[in-house]
Amino acid sequence: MKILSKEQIYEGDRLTAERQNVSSTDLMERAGTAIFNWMHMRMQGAQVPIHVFCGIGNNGGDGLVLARHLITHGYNVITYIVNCGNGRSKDFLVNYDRIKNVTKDWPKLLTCKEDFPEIHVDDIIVDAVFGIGLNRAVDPWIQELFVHFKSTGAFTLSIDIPSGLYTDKPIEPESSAVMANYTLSFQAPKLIFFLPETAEHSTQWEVLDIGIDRDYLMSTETEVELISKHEVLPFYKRRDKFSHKGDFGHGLIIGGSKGKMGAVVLATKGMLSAGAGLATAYIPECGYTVLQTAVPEAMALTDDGDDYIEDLEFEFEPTAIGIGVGLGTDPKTITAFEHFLKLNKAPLVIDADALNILSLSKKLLKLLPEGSILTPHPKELERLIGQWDNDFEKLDKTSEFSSKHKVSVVIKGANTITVHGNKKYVNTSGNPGMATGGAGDVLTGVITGLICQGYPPIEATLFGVYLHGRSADLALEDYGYQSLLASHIADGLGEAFIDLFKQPEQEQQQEPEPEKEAQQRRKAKRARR
Ligand SMILES: NC(=O)C1=CN([C@@H]2O[C@H](COP(=O)(O)OP(=O)(O)OC[C@H]3O[C@@H](n4cnc5c(N)ncnc54)[C@H](O)[C@@H]3O)[C@@H](O)[C@H]2O)[C@@H](O)CC1
Ligand SMILES: [K+]
Repeated sequence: MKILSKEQIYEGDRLTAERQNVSSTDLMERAGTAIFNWMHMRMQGAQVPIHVFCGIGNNGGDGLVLARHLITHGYNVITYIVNCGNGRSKDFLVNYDRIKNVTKDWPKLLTCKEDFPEIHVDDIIVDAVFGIGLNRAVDPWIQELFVHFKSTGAFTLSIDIPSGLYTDKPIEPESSAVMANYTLSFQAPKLIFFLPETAEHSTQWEVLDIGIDRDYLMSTETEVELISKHEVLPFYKRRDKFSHKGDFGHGLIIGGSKGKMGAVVLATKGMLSAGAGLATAYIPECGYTVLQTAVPEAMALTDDGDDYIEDLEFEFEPTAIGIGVGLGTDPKTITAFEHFLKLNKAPLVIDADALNILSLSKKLLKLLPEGSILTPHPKELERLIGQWDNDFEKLDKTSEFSSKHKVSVVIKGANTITVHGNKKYVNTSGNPGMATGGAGDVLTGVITGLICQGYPPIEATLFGVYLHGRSADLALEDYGYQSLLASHIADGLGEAFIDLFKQPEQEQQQEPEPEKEAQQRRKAKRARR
């Protein structure tokens, strides 16, 4: 799913009005009605007080449309205008008139703190103060209003985005934006729903279709894309009946040092589970028995070094190489790594200590083959690209790094983001159970295993990141967040592949709720027994 920029959203609105021969007021009517339908379906006329706070732009206009429909359907509605300036938008004014036609309780004007209404914890707040048009710091009294929302403990539903958040830059201070319980966003989710600094403002979200022109949505190239089953399914390569292991590549995992051999075991398992035809692990001597015992399907090549890799020489041409897991940063390993990079021709997936070595010796970046995949967690990323002040700067710097060195960078974390030049791909699978040692090693193996089978590196990465997270989501059913281990992710990869062809994608994108999903699956499983 595409994540449009603010400018693209405005352009989509404009083109839709033009091509469908509707006015912007009609579009606002659609938007407000979509929100109303969503609420009406869930509330079924319940008389809970609903406080609708409207700004004076089009987001406020959406709020007025919603309030009008709620009123005409007999809901208990109190409407407020957060009077934050003079520039009332045309469609706001149209709907300001329309609401006055359906009720004698005209919207209450709020201009300062003293006007704040009392809100009970069981009431509902609808936040239609600012949408994507926020273009300057929020007035202190309105910031206080947002704090007031939160202090009431009432359920807060934000329209389009939580008010006070910019779509393309950070906010300061944090309290200047609404903390929504739920956000109903028009047509496409916003990038801020996925970034660590802003995601908590909209923990749950959903996209409502307001009929933006299909051609425009299809043909518009966006900088950011959301990756879910729908996006990765077309990557899937079917297996021919007469295929043999030679068709699926020979992957090599290079890594390991004394006490860190498990990392290689996990990566090798991940690579095999992703479908590599043959797997070899290149490890220091001390890892030989560990590897051969833990992964009987894999071959082992040992380095001359006992406890860590010192030479890094082998005599076959792997289809793809995953390097760095458990590698260590001994000076001899660093020299061997440099030597290896000078000779290597295979596509690379670079992780963990191989990334740390690159950070220590940045000149080595020049030796990376074009299209290499780097899979840093945030600390490793910081060593590579330097510090950042906020999530937007982090993405910009990573894009710059990616373009400069012609590599793709997988920023691991909740909503892993793969940066490929100017493009950013936000993954939707995965859960906090993955915050466990070794999960990243498995990912390195999975991506390497997919490249082995002929997936272009960027597709292998997006697909691998998705499958890895999905495997962890499915494993929650048996292990929950706390007991999920990296090896469960490798073991469950098959289920993630099978799951690609199960149940159609949900119509509306929603923040995945793996714990809830796992509960439902557990229930279904019990019922089957
Ligand atoms: N453009 C369209 O046709 C549609 C727009 N929609 C809604 O319109 C929203 C965007 O509307 P707008 O562009 O009017 O902008 P908003 O309503 O998001 O922005 C607030 C308005 O207040 C002003 N403003 C910005 N920052 C401010 C601040 N800190 N303090 C006080 N005033 C400030 C802006 O100049 C703008 O006029 C979307 O988020 C969505 O909710 C929907 O109705 C769907 C159709
Ligand atoms: K809003």
